[in-house]
Amino acid sequence: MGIPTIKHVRAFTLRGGGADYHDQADGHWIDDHIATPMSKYPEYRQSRRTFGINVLGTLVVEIEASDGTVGFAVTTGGEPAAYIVEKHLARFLEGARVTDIEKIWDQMYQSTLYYGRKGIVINTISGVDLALWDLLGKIRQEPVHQLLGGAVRDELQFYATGARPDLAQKMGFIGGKMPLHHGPAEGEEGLRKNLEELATMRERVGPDFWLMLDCWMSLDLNYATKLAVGAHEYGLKWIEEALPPDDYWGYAALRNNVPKGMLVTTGEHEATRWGFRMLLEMGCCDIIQPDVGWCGGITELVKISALADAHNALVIPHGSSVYSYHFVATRHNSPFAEFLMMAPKADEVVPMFHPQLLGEPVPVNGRMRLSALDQPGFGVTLNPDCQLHRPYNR
Ligand SMILES: C[C@H](O)[C@H](O)CC(=O)C(=O)O
Ligand SMILES: [Mg+2]
Repeated sequence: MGIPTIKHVRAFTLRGGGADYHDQADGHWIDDHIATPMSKYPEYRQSRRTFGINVLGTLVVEIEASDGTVGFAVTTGGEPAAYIVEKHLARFLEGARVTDIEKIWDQMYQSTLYYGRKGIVINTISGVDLALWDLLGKIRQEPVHQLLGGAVRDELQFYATGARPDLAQKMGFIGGKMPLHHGPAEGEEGLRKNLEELATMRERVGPDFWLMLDCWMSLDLNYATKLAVGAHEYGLKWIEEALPPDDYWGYAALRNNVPKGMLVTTGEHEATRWGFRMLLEMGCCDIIQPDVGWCGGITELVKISALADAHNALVIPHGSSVYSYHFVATRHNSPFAEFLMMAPKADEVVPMFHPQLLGEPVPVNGRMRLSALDQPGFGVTLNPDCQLHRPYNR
């Protein structure tokens, strides 16, 4: 029997959490006065949704093969991404063999260079790429981690991101990453409050539990340096995404400025091997954090990861649920993974892309057995209760 070909590509949008994990209702820790590049405007300081952090929503890409098998993936991108899939990228898939993943990636990337390279276009390419891997896994009846060359460990270990590292510790995670709440516009008082929050959390979790701060691109070099120096006495393990993603020079300087032993991490808003090459060659960070749904998908992440390995940098993907789990299982330089606490009070473990996927595994005692990832493809299905909308039906 020949290799199946791709018959049809469809793009849908979906609201309410899931792959656009900032698309949450009122009262969620993820939208509670978190420092951002927009915090200098007081009217956009309290809620990230006020400046439009959830404006895109989720993109669902579905790819149907000639043998009737359907692969799919979700990422952030919503309606503009659906337009790009249906009006532009679908032409490179329909009629191609399901194994043509490398060629399709190249055609998607090269053909969008004149308006793409990063941001929503790469999110979209990532979504298509992940759906292709899901399809291939389903056709071959193998989980994606096996298609990638096989797992290097039987169990994944997780740190938790959320407002309550103290609760994450009780749930068995190896560390807790908190959002930074006050940016430079809130002055010395804000800096003091940031350090007090860290000190309180250190008090609660004891000396050995990892504590990290996620600054979501909100700081400048001077503030980030002061924060890192002040946080050292509370054993801050890493300072994350302190500066805007384009400030490679600032990151290189920050890495020199932080106290010895403290790590600098970034990359969740970086994309492709070329973006990560800048971070790695300029010595910007110790850990890169590509988001599998935003950096170019699995096809590109394999290349990014090899580059990082040669620079002695760890690859700890940002969020991205099953797409990250299947990848992390296969890499020596990804010794642990992130789990984003999506419960509104960060007080229980719920699937990261809840409610959009069914069969989405979660860590138990901060760990996940490889056997939780043994279903074909990425091992998840779309929740039929979620309302799909196809804005650019062909
Ligand atoms: C908590 C952060 O502001 C953001 O919402 C998530 C993130 O950057 C991360 O998980 O890393
Ligand atoms: Mg982050």
